[in-house]
Amino acid sequence: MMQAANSHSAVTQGDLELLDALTSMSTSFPHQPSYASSSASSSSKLRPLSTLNALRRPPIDPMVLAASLSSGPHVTRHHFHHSFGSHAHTSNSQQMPASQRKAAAAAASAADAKGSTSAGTSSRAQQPRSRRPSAASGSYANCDFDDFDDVIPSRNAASSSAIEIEPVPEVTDEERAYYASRQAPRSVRLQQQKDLEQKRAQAQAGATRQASSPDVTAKSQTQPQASTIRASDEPLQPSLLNQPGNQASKTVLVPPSLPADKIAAALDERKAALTAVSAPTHIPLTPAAETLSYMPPQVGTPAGRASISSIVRPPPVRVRCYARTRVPTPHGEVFCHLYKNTHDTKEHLALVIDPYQNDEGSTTMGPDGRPVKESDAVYQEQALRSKSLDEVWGPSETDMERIVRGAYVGRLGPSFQVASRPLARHGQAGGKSADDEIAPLVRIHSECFTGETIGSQRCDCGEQLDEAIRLISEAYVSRPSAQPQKLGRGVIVYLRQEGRGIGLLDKLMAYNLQDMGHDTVSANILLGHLPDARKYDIASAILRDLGVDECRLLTNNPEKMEALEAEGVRVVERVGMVPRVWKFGKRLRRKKGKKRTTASRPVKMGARASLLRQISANGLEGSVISQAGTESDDDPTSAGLRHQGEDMLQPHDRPESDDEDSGDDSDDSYIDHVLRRSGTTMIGASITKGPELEKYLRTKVERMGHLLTVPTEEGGEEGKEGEAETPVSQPNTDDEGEAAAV
Ligand SMILES: Nc1nc2c(ncn2[C@@H]2O[C@H](COP(=O)(O)OP(=O)(O)OP(=O)(O)O)[C@@H](O)[C@H]2O)c(=O)[nH]1
Repeated sequence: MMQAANSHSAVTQGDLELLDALTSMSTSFPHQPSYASSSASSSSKLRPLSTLNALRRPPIDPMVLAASLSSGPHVTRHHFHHSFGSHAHTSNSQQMPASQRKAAAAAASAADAKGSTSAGTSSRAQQPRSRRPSAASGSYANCDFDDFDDVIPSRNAASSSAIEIEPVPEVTDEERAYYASRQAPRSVRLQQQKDLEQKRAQAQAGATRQASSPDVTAKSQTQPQASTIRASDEPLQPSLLNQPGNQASKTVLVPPSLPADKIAAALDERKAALTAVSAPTHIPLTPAAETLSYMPPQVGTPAGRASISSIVRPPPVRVRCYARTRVPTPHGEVFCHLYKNTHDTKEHLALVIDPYQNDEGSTTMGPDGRPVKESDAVYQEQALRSKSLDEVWGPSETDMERIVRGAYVGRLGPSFQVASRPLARHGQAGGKSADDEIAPLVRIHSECFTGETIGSQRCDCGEQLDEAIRLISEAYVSRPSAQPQKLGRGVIVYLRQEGRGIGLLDKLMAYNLQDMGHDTVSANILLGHLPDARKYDIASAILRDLGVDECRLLTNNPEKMEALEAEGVRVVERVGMVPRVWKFGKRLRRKKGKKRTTASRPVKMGARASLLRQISANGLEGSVISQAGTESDDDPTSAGLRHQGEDMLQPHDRPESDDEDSGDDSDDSYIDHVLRRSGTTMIGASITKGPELEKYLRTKVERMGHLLTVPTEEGGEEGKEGEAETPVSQPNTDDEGEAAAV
């Protein structure tokens, strides 16, 4: 404390403010009045005040501050941007102030001299001990280095003479952890700032002088365009320009009065800075700089609208679709759109299922040399196309560049490559949809590495993604007033917010807590998170970019509906997302006996070969579970089996006769794998089930307010979901053919 007191001067106003902020966390922070007050007024109806306060983050992490203060007197409140590291990480001695360099050099030579005279003493005494090795490394670790030595001369003297120090294992400077600061001492920063301001003032004065001289006036008249070029010292607004990959396009306006040579210098400076931008972030097809500043206003969050998903409200999010491509899936064709945005650096996706974009007429040319499709009224009104993708990104962008990033019409082929034009309705604010148009079916899906890749049964995410693509792709019976039959049409917004927004690392830790007895909600809380930390503002912006102002939302989660509504996307109907195991559980149990006789009996070679033949004989149509229509499709097991088998077997793997495959046990285990029902969460697969999944699903209903009915022991789950929820309609209408859903 003494040292700390000595290294700091008197208590400043900043100290008092800091103390105030740290001790008044339950109320709003003084420098966040607008966020705090607006969010409190708009969201208090939706969340209790305690939740709002919990969501509010302190501007300075008290833990970081405490760690910095406890680390020693040389770390002041101005210098908490320090971190531990090895010498290898900092070697720029230019960063060290001269006084420190001198002190470090003196310390080193003193240590050398001492080492040469005290041979035979302890190994530690022989070792040139740099008390703070970072000083020698050239980092800013010891900003108060000189003061520090002044403060503790007696301790230095004592350690060098009388006190016997226990020998400790030798640790080299390279191995030793030390403080490395990425921040210059305050005095240096203030000086730099002062220098910069002086430079600016001088430049301005020079510019005014030159501007008044007649020859410069003439020069500037011959170069009017120079005034709209760019400079480097103006602060950038948060925009797509700040996203990785876009840095190369950063542009800032130059004051019109700046002479041409200064502009050239600014451009050179900018160019040099850009070459330093790391290569992996560069995207060759990045939009031209001039057009990046553009972003259609309706893509962003409606100004002034309160969002329940963001308590401390950042500037409205803006999104841009960077690429679109066709992906064939077991459920049909999907257009995968990649989006970037102004709020995070993640690449969020939109999977668009849209029959109007990919049908028979997609490659027919009209007399005007444009695809017939383009003049189709239904296409113009209903095609789910990205406005930001279809825009021309700059005067120099070629049609081929546009086509490669996905801005094409119809189905791309070797001889059919037509760049798209923005839809007429894209130019209108809130385009009018046809009267009988049914709002597209939309699913907001959050990334789940474990569920989607390794078939985790801790959750139903893999199955949900599959089910969502299936439901959206299916033809469905529409409202009575509308056309009787429609093709599946909708969007899955795939958000990269793993583990309900807490990230994969914390989700994995949450799983460990769950193994110790917690459920998914309490595990999140123990790790310092909300039960659900997700946001839906980016999803809404993506939907709006695709022209989806209203939708039927596939979810059981009331928060998702509220969030979309708050962000300006109207939810006209909720469509339940029922876990397959709850939806088809009864039927599954009925079939269980049959299944057991097949699965538990050792598979005989002959049976196996016939099974494989059966698998190989089925065509693609039959393999797609959602489109299955035969009697055996009532049983999700056989549907899944057939599909999986087809996926995994290569023609050359298929046995010609029963005799050929005798004696190969590994093949039997493969068939056992094919026959297994649960855990098959890959796209186009079957039901996910298991005790941990059951616990997870029940937690969502019982503790997170998801709108589902938990099935009873008697198996009364079927039909109940529809009764419990209004309005709910499954686009594939369960009554007509539940079996087709698995
Ligand atoms: N934190 C945490 N996240 C989980 C856990 N299990 C799954 N998740 C994540 O939860 C997300 C899915 O959220 P859910 O609450 O299951 O479903 P939902 O999307 O909110 O609701 P629906 O729209 O009705 O499906 C995915 O991002 C998963 O990675 C868990 O135990 N802890």
